[in-house]
Amino acid sequence: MTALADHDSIRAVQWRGDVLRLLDQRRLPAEESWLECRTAAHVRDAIADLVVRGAPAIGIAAAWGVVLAAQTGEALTPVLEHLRAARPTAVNLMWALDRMRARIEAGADAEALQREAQVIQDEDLAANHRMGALGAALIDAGSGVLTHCNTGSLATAGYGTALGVIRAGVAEGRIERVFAGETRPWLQGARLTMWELVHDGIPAKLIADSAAAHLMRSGQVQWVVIGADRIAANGDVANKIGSYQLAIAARHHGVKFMVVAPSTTVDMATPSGEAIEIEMRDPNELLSIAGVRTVIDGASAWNPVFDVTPASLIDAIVTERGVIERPDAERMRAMFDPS
Ligand SMILES: CSC[C@H]1O[C@H](OP(=O)(O)O)[C@H](O)[C@@H]1O
Repeated sequence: MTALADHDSIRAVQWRGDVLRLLDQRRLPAEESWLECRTAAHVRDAIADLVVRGAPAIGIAAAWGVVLAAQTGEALTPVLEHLRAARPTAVNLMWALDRMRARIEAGADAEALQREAQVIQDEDLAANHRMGALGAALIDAGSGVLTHCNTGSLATAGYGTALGVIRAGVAEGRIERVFAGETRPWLQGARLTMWELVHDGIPAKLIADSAAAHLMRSGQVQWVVIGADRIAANGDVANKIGSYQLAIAARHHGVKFMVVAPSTTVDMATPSGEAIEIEMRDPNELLSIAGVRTVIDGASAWNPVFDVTPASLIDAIVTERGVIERPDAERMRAMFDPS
């Protein structure tokens, strides 16, 4: 398979000097519509409501939210706290805001903060291309891969993390079969990853989340390749709900398990996955699809939207700094905290 389109043409987060344009991911693939944020509060709401989502993308959007506040002379400390509280699991949000806070405390004005936000965005794009090459190199020619949720241009500054590895692996002729899990309940895989893959001309098959173990047993996939929202100091990984059971099934079937994330997703201050806060979202996201209720009135639901995969079930963590095979606390420290 050869990719036909320009991978970098999808830009979900667009800075326009005094307004942040966000591709409204709640409406894809049916509608490509844009939300214009002119205040930090608009950006905070867009992150909380999943207009923009994906760990790196929400950090980048929050950084631009700080710029909007600085341009209008808002008090920045409450703005930082308001943006930080938008979603709890993806550490990229906190990392980006800490980086902006450091610049504010160093006396940066709106112009300097705008330059910082642009650097954060540009660094993420560069990291994605480097991770694409590093991750693809782990995949033998003729392989099939399964991915989960959306980790592409919609979730990052462009190109993607796990989906970047898939783009690179297809372009290099290493990956012959691509499967994407629908990713209930928000359907990031069905609605977003398939949209990106069709946009790029990369043939892929959507599967029901419940078909994943059967697919692995069929021998059509050699790798599961996913993103991350927070990687703890011992290599445990918080990612979209359903990742953990993919890792269990993959280990059972001898399928390798790769996590792809920029170093801005690594949180060496969090010792293990047990300490990662898992976002709980509105149960109604489970009780209806596309606004159509699918469950009898009076029913309730439990809707954690992330889970934790222990490092012991992960074969490789790929970041722009390099690959950690069979991650553990010592190997994480060697790469991220060598002091
Ligand atoms: C490169 S995106 C990382 C991560 O973010 C997604 O979560 P959400 O769609 O709720 O923001 C998913 O867990 C991806 O793997």
